[in-house]
This record gives sequence, structure tokens and C-alpha cells, in this order.
Amino acid sequence: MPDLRAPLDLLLLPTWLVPVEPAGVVLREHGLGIRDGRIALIAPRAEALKHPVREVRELPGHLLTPGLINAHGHAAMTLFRGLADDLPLMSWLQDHIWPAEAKWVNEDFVRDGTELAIAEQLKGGITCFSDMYFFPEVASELVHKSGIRAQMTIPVLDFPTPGARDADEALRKGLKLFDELKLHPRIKIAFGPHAPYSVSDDKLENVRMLAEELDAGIHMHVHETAFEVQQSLELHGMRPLQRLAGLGLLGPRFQAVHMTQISDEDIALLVESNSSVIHCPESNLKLASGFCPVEKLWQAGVNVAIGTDGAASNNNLDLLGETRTAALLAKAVAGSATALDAHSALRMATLNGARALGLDEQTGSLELGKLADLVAFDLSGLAQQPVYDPVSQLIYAGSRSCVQHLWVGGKQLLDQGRLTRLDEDHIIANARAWGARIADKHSI
Ligand SMILES: CSC[C@H]1O[C@@H](n2cnc3c(O)ncnc32)[C@H](O)[C@@H]1O
Ligand SMILES: [Zn+2]
Repeated sequence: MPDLRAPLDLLLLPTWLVPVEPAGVVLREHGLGIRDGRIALIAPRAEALKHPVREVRELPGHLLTPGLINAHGHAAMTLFRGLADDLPLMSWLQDHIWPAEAKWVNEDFVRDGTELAIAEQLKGGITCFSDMYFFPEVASELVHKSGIRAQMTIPVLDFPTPGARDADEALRKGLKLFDELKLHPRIKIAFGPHAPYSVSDDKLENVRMLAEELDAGIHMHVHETAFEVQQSLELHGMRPLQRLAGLGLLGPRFQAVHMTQISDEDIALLVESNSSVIHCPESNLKLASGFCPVEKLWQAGVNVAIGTDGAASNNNLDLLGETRTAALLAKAVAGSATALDAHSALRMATLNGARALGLDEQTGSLELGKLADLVAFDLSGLAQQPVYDPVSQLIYAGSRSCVQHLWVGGKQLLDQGRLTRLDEDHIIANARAWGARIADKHSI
């Protein structure tokens, strides 16, 4: 039992505090206290100041929220940012990205690309991300070093990939990583079968068995395009989600990324299995993949989280911008301006992300006992005036430049917009060197 009278390590005093749970609440002039990396106090300012505390941080004009959770991405693909633009998914993937990955992706690429992605995400208010890429053992080293939180997935595809000759080898290496990191305080391992069109039934059955045995998540691109659904009907006589349901993959641990094509039967499958959907609106828009009917899913009770996808299809890892796009697009798709209001959009970018990744008992909202994964946005700038509702200002008028401070498990990883553990100049130099090498050898 924590000693509730023991001194707090840090007391934050923002102008506004939005806990996300309970929904819609905005607390003015409240303090949030941190002890041993967890939220130990939320109280009106005057009351909070009565507690013994080692450090007090005044945050005038700031909004304190749970850290943003980027529930889908391919971190190291930052080094392919802008390599192949303005293409539809299958041509982008088969004619450009997969050949580039076969040529360039190795441990060094993943190390430098993941560090760039983590730095970009921390500077954008993201405290936790999900990664689906090759050499997850190397990417995990960067998660460890940087202090961020992550779900790292074991990539599973039917064909040889960088780092694994086949799916069996990828799974073997993944299980070793699972074992090595099972006690890591910030890394959670899940399975990442790439997509219904790139993983056969027998490999999906292996994934299901292992995920069940290890109580691990299953994270997969599903129903990204109409072409994917059509191809599955021709090859398997059923829609991809139906096929996955038949193989036993759906359930609370299942994370269906994209879901731009959704029938009423698909919604029923998602609801009855309690699966999550991860919405990546900007990648879907850029690749012209389709539109995920977020409001319809939300109304049906499906947990919808949000992701940027990789920087090669977005082309940034800006979850706040992605959340604005999601809110605007949800209204257009639903034909209703009331769809996905700003508070619901923030919930999607925080607590729903935590729930999708199976982390909602630990993070995603500002509640006593939860980990202190927090971000402070400075809303005192010109473009955010005047402030009627700080959440509206953040989602509709805010940007990454408002992100000032960020903590993961109570450790400050961003202070006045500066990274505390990563060397930004070094990361930029590495990325430029990769860019020069790739541009030189790659016929674009
Ligand atoms: C399993 S490793 C990741 C694999 O996925 C590719 N990828 C990146 N973005 C997408 C997307 O939107 N749909 C499908 N596949 C994608 C990435 O290039 C890797 O090969
Ligand atoms: Zn993706």
C-alpha cells in the first residue's frame, strides 16, 4: 500500500487538466501530483499545495492531458518518408516499398529510423506507440533507451523479409524477444501478422495459438481497401474479417487496423468479439484506400483508437494532426457535424488507444494510481486565443508546436519542447545520411 502522506515527487499546476475519464470533464486550476511514477493526487490548486512535495511546476496557460497513444505505425519507415508518394496501396507496396525494404532494411536502418520516429513522436505529445516492423528486437532497444512506452509486434508474413527467412523463423525470433522482455516495464510484445492477403491460414492458426497461450495482442492490417475484400471473396469465398473470425483470431486482444470497408455483419463480428479498430485516416486518404465509418462503429460500441501508420504513407507521425483529421473526416463520412466531437476525439487518441493495446488499466487517462504518462500543451499562443474550451482549442486549433512537456511513468522526456534523453542533432544527421545514400542508389 502506498503511503498517501509521503511527499509527492512532483506537483504539476496547469491552468486546465483534462482527465479523459470521466468523459467531458475539464478541471480548472487543479494540481496533479506524481509519486513513484504514478498519479498520486488530483485536487484543486489550493488543496494540492498543502501536500508535502519535492518539486512544484507551474504551468500557466497549459492544458495537461494523458499522453497521446499512436496505436498503429511502422517506426523505422521514417527513413522512407517521401520515397513513393501519390500511389494506391498495392502499387505503393509491391512496386516501391517492398523492393526498397528488400534493398535497405537491416539492423542499422531500423535503429536509426526508429530513433527518428521516437524523437518525432515524443515531440508531438505521444507517450506510447505501437510498432509493426522488421527487427523488433533492435527497435525495442531504442524504446528502452528513450524512455517511451510501446507495443512491439512480431512481424509475420508468408514470404522472406528483412530479418527472417519465413514466418516460422520470425515467430521463433519473436518468442525469444517475448521471453527477454516479459518483465520490461514499458514494452509489451504482441503478434503482427501483416494482412489477410499476405498470411496463410496455417500461419494465422499458429499466431492464434501463441497469442492465446501468452495472452498477447494480435495487430493486423484488415479491410484496408475494397480490392482486399474483393480478392478474399474470390479466393476464400468470404470477407477477410469473416475468415479471421473463422480462424478464431477475433477477441478483445484483436486490433484491426484500417477497416475502411465495413458491412453490418462486420460490425456485428467486431462487437460480439470485443475487438478494437485502429483508424488511420491520413494514410487512408493519401493512398485513397477508403473511409472508416468511425461514428457508426463508435455508436455500435466498438473501441476505436487512432494511428498515423508509417511515415512513408502519411507522411508524418503527428497524432494530434491525425486526431483533427479523424474528427473532420468522421463528420464528412457520417454526414453529421455532431459526429466525433473534440472530447471524443481526444478520448480516441488516448484511452481508446490504451484499451486497444491492452494497457488501459495502466495508462490512457489521468486517474489515481495510473502511470504518470502525461503531456502539457501550451495554449497561450496567438493561434489558440481565446480559449472557451481547451479541448476544442487543442483538437481544432492546436498543433504539435503547442507540445511543451511530456512525462512517461513520471520521467520527463520532453522539457520546454526539448528531448531530455535523445540527441536531436545526431538523429537528424543520421537521417540525412540515410536519405543521401538511398537517393543516390534508388531510381525514383
Ligand atoms: C509486418 S512489417 C510491416 C510491413 O507492412 C508494410 N506496410 C506499411 N504500411 C502499410 C499499409 O498501410 N498497409 C499494408 N502494409 C503496410 C511495411 O512496408 C512492411 O512491409
Ligand atoms: Zn500500416
